[in-house]
Amino acid sequence: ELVTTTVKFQPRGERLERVGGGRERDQYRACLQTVADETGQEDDPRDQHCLLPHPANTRVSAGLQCYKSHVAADGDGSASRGRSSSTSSSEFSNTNNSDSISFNSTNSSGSNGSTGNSFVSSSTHNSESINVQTNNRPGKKFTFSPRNDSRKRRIGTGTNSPASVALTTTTTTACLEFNVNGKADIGDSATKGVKLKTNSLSSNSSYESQTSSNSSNKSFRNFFHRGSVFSNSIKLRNSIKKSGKNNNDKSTRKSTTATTTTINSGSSVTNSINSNIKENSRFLLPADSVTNIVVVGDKGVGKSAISVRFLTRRYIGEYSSDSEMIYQHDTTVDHAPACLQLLDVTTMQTPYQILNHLSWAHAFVVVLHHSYNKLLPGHAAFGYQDCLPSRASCSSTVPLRRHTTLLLGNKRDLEHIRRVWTDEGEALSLEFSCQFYEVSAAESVLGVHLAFHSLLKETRALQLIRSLPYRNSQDSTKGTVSSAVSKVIGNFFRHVSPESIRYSSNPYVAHRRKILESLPMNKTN
Ligand SMILES: Nc1nc2c(ncn2[C@@H]2O[C@H](COP(=O)(O)OP(=O)(O)OP(=O)(O)O)[C@@H](O)[C@H]2O)c(=O)[nH]1
Repeated sequence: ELVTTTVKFQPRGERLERVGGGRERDQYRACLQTVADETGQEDDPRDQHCLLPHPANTRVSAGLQCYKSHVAADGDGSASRGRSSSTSSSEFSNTNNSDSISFNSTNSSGSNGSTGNSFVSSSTHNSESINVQTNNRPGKKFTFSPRNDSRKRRIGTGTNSPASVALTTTTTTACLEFNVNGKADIGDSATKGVKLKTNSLSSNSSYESQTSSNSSNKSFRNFFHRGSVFSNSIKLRNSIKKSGKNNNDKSTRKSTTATTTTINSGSSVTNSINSNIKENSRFLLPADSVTNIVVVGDKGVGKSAISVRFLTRRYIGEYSSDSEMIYQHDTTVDHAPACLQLLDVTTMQTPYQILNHLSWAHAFVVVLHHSYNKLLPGHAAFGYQDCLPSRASCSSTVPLRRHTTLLLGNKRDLEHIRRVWTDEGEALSLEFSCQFYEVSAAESVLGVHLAFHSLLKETRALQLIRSLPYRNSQDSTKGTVSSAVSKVIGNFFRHVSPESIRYSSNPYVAHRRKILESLPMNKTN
């Protein structure tokens, strides 16, 4: 059986060389076929080649020495150079001076027909490293074309529909990992300081089996991220919906969490923020407190586009509708670090999921679409009414409300099909005491950023207030927002009577007493 997983790897634009022959001919045919596919050329079955380094390229590019060891799926293969390989595996590695690029390709089709091939690649270039893993079925192609320029790196597309793909790229200041099932579409990961990761559980066997069972009629579109100006680190988790199972299934969540890593980029900005924080720590939420935000809305209103725009500053047109995404994102709110988790839900939610979200979330972003005939009270239509605070619930006589809400009118750029006007949105937000913004995820990051940060400020203030000791009393005026706020303020600006200072044994008060007594006014007295 031929190895049909295909890789076209072109660091710094080198071309792949066709050399080889003999026993390896048949084994490497598929690789050449794919190259031929991509270049539009016919593969000549009589002229089978494997990939080996081209001496000239090695020097020029400082990066392409290609060792290939490969054994066909039938176990009748041999290693041509470099590393050993077991049956059903194929490996490419490129090393030159401090640069090294390596590919590992594993073909498991011999033993596991449903999974097909898997291809693993890793590349290290100076201080960078790139790892790629793909699992794709025979006959499909996968292209990986990194440019070894840390400022502009493009990772090509994999179009292996019933496949799973995992990419990992690491640089000294940047790190990204990418796992995608099905269509991988990765654009520029661009600037240094990129921190990104998405996981599609490709390492999770239960997930993989689920994928292979239903991926034939599904194409996942995933996305890639650029480092956010606003954040020091981004953690992303992508949990793909399991067919017939609850998305919030604990084990699914657990496995995604386990494969998630955080990438931090240390910077002077971070340090100065940190020192600020120390000084003002009593005004802040505990460092480990997370703000959970759920993004809800009707189908196609742009929930995913908005979420990704906020997290990555990028706009990507197409997303999978049937996957629920949880993103973890570190940002700063009022110069203090804030960790948030953003849940981009699918439109169809079971009551159980809705309840879960209501208990999990601190804030909701309700995305609306201006082209609707009627501006719905957002998630009310989907069972999220409880997170819409009515005016009454914000009065001072009821206990502190639990959620903050942001109404976000999206697709502002589609003015010509607008049917709901800004003042209607504002009226709705007044009715429900929410914030209201009109944005266009497609056109600009600014509006989205402002809206989210405004929500974050409000939410974290509420979280702070809620974290204060809460007095449970029959008196309905106690324990309200206003009493909690005045308590906070009172702590900072407490009036201290001269008597209490005079007779207090507190060292701090004693110090103040000394100062008071030393004042000329007191001396004359
Ligand atoms: N013109 C325009 N199109 C947008 C905007 N935001 C999103 N879209 C498009 O609207 C479509 C739906 O966007 P998604 O982000 O997938 O919407 P969603 O609410 O997550 O969709 P579901 O997951 O299916 O519920 C996509 O084709 C986007 O490109 C915007 O601001 N302007």
